[in-house]
Amino acid sequence: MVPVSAHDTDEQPGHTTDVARDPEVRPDEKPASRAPDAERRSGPLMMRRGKVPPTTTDQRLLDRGQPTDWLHADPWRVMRIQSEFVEGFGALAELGPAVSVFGSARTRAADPAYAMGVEVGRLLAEAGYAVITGGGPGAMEAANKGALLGGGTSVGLGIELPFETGLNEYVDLGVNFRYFFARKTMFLKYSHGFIVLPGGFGTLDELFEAVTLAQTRKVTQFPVVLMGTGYWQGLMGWLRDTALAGGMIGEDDLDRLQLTDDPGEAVAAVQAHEMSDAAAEAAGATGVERPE
Ligand SMILES: C/C(=C\CNc1ncnc2c1ncn2[C@@H]1O[C@H](COP(=O)(O)O)[C@@H](O)[C@H]1O)CO
Repeated sequence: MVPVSAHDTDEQPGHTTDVARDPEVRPDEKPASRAPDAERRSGPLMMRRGKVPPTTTDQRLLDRGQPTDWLHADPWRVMRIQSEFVEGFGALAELGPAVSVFGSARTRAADPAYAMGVEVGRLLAEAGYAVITGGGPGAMEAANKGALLGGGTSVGLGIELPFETGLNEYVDLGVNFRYFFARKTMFLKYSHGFIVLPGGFGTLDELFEAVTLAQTRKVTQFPVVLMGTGYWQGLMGWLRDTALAGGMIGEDDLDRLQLTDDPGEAVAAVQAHEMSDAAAEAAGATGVERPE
């Protein structure tokens, strides 16, 4: 008899036409042996006679002639997604206090927002924070450059895009992701605060992801500082006059966003928040976990 439980094995013992039904076994393969005394062990399984597959698991693993459609199937994608989390957690777990700086990939070096990004990166590094960016060009590059100038850890979480740009030259620790959602988890899990420079859809997406998780208390309350009053005032006005006035957000949601042009003030806001967190912890307040 063949045991019913088939955990941790890719053998398919439950079928009488098992050889043909095993997705790993090519239909043209003949059974290894149908001899009455044939027997195969595979992990916890024991197979005899017609249940013996024609090849071993190792042979199938090493066989170069197999079809490759599984490469594009969801179960395989799940493995790749899992590996992104494993690599990301492995690379960042011991980073120490870090702040994410978001901002446009299109900011040019001559733009005042670029200089602001460099200064913010530098001051964060000098204050002991690792600087995490998307690792791309523009504002991301500026913040990474500043982190390097300030003698801090300069991290880039890159993303595979159709128009490949690669990690900017100021990234010292880079992790490249295929999936936006895995990458976003890293920003949120390892950041003690967010500083947001002028940006487009990507920046807005990252900003509102952070704010939503704070609003729904999925993460510890962290500071979100918008840098560039001229750039953000329109959005802030709309949030206040339309979203808040319409009851779609609360006063405290709006208060979560701080606005400044001064890099020193932005970094001080992160530090002040850390200190109030530490004081609350000392007083025994229970925080909300960062995302697992
Ligand atoms: C557009 C160009 C390159 C894009 N390369 C990027 N590399 C890494 N991260 C990126 C890139 N583009 C967007 N991001 C992420 O979104 C935010 C910026 O998006 P925005 O729409 O430009 O505001 C940024 O924080 C990244 O995390 C070639 O110029």
